[in-house]
Amino acid sequence: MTITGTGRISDQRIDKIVPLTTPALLRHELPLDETLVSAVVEGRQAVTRVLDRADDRLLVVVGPCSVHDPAAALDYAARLRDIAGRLADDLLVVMRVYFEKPRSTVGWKGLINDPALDGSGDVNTGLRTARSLLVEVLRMGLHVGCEFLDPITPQYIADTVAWGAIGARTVESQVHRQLASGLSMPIGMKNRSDGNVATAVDAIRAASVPHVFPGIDVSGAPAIMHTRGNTDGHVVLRGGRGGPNYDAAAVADALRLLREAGLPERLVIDASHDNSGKDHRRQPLVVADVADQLAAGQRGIVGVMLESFLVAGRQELDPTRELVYGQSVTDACLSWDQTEGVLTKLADAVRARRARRAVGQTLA
Ligand SMILES: O=C[C@H](O)[C@H](O)COP(=O)(O)O
Ligand SMILES: C=C(OP(=O)(O)O)C(=O)O
Repeated sequence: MTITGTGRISDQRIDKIVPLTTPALLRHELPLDETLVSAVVEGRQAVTRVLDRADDRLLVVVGPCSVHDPAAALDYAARLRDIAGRLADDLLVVMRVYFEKPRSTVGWKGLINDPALDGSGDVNTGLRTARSLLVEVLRMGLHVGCEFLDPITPQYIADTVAWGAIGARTVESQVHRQLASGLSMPIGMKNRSDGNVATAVDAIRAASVPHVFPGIDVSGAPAIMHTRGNTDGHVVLRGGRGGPNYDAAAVADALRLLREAGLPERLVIDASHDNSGKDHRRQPLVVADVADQLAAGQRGIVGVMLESFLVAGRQELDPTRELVYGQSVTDACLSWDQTEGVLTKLADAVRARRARRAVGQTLA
């Protein structure tokens, strides 16, 4: 549609505008039944209880860096569901089902933006594929975690999500803090990509209060959103350009920043990204250090994030070659076997922390 008289001054750099399906239509096509609604509510409540330390388990957000092949993601989900069940006394597992990739410069922006992986940008198919996969993963009995990058997409998928993230590149953005203030699930705020943690603490404070801002409603119409504020914010330490921030000293620094801001002293450690230098082989080393901190009684660490898929490492998106099934096309991931080992180690550490606390309580 052209507004009369604006032909030479508007849309000078827009190539084409394609209609987008509405959130209401997509949610009508791919609804959550009552069982799934209850599962999402229970998932969010379970995450909140871990964050509040009313539950002494460890939240583990684990899964591929990005979903590019729904079949492989479901294959992964089936394995994760089994081990999540086996370790459920110690770990609250949430599957990373990430569809939106923030890029440092340019690169594939994720399955919602480009489901065909070829730059054709069929967002309608991307949203449908993403929601359909989310519903399947919920049906399998797993909780789901996503990063929210585009301020419009939550209306299409957020009803399925138990844990959300605001990423390192957007944690300073007012738009994303406002968005977080209205999201229905707990939100992890990553430290900034240069390593600054204070910005994530600021983000938690900003998102915890009500905001008013323009958005879209479920019918897709422009709407003024009046949010209530999200009090389930927490920091995610992911390292930064200067190096990692998962060790005991970095954890103590981050907890101090939270304390000084009058916020709950709790955080999640991302074993990937700049905590591993994006080398998947370093994630188990990060986990070993975190496990030692847990076993030593550190209660400020309430969760861990892992990037893991079926096959170790990563591959380039190369249209001339067939992709390796179950291997990341964004950041390098742990293999399935490595993931099992790492999850078992974390469960052991949680048991050690629990035992230590029980002894402390007995002595007291
Ligand atoms: O998690 C994935 C990546 O780290 C993030 O999308 C940034 O990737 P890039 O620096 O390769 O663009
Ligand atoms: C992009 C991600 O992380 P970060 O924002 O920490 O780079 C991610 O977890 O996929």
